[in-house]
Amino acid sequence: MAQYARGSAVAVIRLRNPPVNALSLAVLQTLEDGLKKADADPSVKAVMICGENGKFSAGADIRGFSSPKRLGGALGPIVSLIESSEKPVVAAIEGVALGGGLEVALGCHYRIAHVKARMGLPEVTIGLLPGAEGTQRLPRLIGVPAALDMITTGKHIPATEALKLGLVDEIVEENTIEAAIRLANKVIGQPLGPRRLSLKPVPKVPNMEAFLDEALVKVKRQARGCLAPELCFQAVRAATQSPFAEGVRRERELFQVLLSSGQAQALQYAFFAERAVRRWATPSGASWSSAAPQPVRRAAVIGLGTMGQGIVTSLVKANIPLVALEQDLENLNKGRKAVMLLLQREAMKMEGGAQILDFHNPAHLQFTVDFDLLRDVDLVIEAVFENMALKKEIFHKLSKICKPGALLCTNTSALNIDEIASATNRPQQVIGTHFFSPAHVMRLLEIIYGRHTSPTAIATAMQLAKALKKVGVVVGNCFGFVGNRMMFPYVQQAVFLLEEGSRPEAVDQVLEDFGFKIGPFRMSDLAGLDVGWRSRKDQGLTGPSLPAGTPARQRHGQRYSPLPDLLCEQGRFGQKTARGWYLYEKAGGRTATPDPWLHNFLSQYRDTHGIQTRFIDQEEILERCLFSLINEGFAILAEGIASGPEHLDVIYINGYGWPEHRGGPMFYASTVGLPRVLAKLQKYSEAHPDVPGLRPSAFLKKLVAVGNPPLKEWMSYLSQQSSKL
Ligand SMILES: CCCCCCCCCCCCC[C@H](O)CC(=O)SCCNC(=O)CCNC(=O)[C@H](O)C(C)(C)COP(=O)(O)OP(=O)(O)OC[C@H]1O[C@@H](n2cnc3c(N)ncnc32)[C@H](O)[C@@H]1OP(=O)(O)O
Ligand SMILES: NC(=O)c1ccc[n+]([C@@H]2O[C@H](COP(=O)([O-])OP(=O)(O)OC[C@H]3O[C@@H](n4cnc5c(N)ncnc54)[C@H](O)[C@@H]3O)[C@@H](O)[C@H]2O)c1
Repeated sequence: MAQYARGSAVAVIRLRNPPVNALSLAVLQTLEDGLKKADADPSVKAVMICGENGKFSAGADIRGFSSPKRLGGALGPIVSLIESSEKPVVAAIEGVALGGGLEVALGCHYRIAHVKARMGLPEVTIGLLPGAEGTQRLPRLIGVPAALDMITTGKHIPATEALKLGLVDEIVEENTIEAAIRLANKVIGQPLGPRRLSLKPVPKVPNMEAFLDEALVKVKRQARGCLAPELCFQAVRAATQSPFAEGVRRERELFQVLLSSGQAQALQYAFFAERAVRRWATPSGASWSSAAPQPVRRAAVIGLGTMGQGIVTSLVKANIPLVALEQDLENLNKGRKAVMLLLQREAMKMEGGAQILDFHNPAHLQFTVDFDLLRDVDLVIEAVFENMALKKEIFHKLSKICKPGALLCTNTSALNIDEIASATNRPQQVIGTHFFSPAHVMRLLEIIYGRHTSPTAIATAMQLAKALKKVGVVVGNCFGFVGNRMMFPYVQQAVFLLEEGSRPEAVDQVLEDFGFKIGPFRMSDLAGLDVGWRSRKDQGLTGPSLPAGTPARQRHGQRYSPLPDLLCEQGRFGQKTARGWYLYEKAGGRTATPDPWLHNFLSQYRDTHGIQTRFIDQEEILERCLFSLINEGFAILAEGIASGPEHLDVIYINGYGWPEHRGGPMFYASTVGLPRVLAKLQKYSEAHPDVPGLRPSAFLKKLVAVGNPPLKEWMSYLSQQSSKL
């Protein structure tokens, strides 16, 4: 609701819809009523619009887009109504003014903001464009380049930047509402024409067409198949080409296209999924609502390799004092140098930089090889080599040294949390915190509870994720947890496709066209082929422990491809050795070129193993890779490893480069239709009976049998007993 109050010459309209004052139909109705009342009341000389509880408004109520006609009809005309008022209207912006919230403020004649407020038009991030005339007013106010940047990226800008851009007239450090009322009183009687943005011309840019052409190329490159950025661009371009009313018509048309595109639905699903996973629960009944986190005043990171360096950087950025520990001085110095470099780069990106991060102060960041310095930390994150014996040795040591309440976290990618916990005297305080590389950049934190992990430990890890500005997703303990477990069949299919006739560049192209940031082979070259090789050797799948006489392409009666092992045996570890699935310009190079050596190697391999080369089309590549990954997702749900499909989707979007506009793998499956996913898996499974990853999961079959219910109902078809946890 909005609330109307009139105590003086300035009427106050307060947008009120906790927690973020989203503009629902009810809010819009009272806003409209308030404006009309103020207009009709001769004692009212000016109007001030503000929000409730220190927030202006987060924009249109996203849940209302399921009834677009009613919402769509309402907001644009109300913004026009504000602008056309004969009495000055001032927006008092506190907290956030986003999307439709900022569009309301743009309709006002004056905008005053608190110094800590943030503003933006983030519609593009939920698959839309600003649909309440924002694409036409913003360029008129701050110019085309700045408006285009804000609208096509959806970024939030701080009030200080908004002031520099001319988006707000004033910023204040004290009471914004009082300042806005003062401003409203001051401007009573002043001409409003120059304050009406719809009447202003769009400021000229030298060679506008060339500027726009170049901007479009950039927008398209960054969009990777997502429609909204390009349509946002088109709406802004309309502002440069047509009068205001015409531009508004174009904006509405484009908004309608996006609303019915399916991508908007996927992105809005992803928005709410990310928030839903914060309300974690485990099959044993522990949950976010009853568990309280412990404070983390001081932390420690063990191992300063690839992951440890990023984790330390993340903790420093979150202002958590910490100790960083290595096994010896040589590795410590190497790690320290790398961490300092990362922190310097991060500081350069931040306003206030190095002073804010304060990483030169040993009270904030201390490097050591001495485990004794870990006595008083509240939380330890272990990031040493992926080796069970080493991890157990470290955890045993930690349980002897660390204070009783300290939480012991492991960054293992796949190992058994319970086995690691068994080396300690406090298994209830052992938990997996699986960061993704680069750890200071990637948003995902997979949080893995073991058999004995306490609800407090889970709550503390979730709180840590929040402090690090990451998305924490709580999952159960199994080999590879959720993300990597679903990744195994996907990568396996990609390699099988090479055996059967495809090439790395063909497979990568199909998956990158689908929207993945990077295809499986380029990803494998980036991560290093040796990582998986070591793990397969540890599992006895290759290397000296492989029993003599094991068939080259079979393990435990299932199909196995030795191709990645053979590449490693040739010293082809990917980017680090300048050779892997592709060729690179130098060791550590980033430019992947298809490698004739590899093509030749693949043909010889097929000849050796009597594999008939066949042409594999894009559809088969996509379906075998994606549907096997999705199939594993259904198995994970059935086992109770994750509490819902949203968890899997949030993991894939934030940790594995899954295109957000496709909503995550499980949402994607729901859009393809489960009967189709099942039919395809059945077809591929019949063709490859020795590949368990293609055998449809029982849960998928059940969902199809009960009539392909909507995603939000899937979990209701699982019986309690099916959970293996
Ligand atoms: C026939 C005619 C048709 C023609 C059509 C033509 C024209 C149509 C015109 C339509 C009008 C368009 C208007 C406008 O341009 C469109 C919009 O405004 S879309 C919304 C844009 N805003 C956003 O995307 C902001 C989203 N929110 C956030 O980024 C964050 O929530 C936040 C505001 C920065 C706050 O962050 P936090 O403090 O971390 O808090 P949470 O994120 O956890 O949020 C708390 C709680 O609030 C819920 N929520 C947040 N924003 C919204 C919202 N806009 N609508 C609904 N709900 C929202 C969030 O989900 C949390 O709740 P929970 O999920 O946990 O229950
Ligand atoms: N690299 C990735 O992409 C990635 C992603 C997620 C998780 N992980 C996991 O993170 C962990 C670390 O991986 P990484 O890639 O950073 O490895 P890495 O080889 O780059 O670094 C490991 C570091 O641990 C140090 N170390 C070894 N023994 C130690 C000891 N006893 N005490 C202190 N330090 C010791 C080593 O000196 C080395 O610097 C592994 O469990 C891995 O599976 C890796």
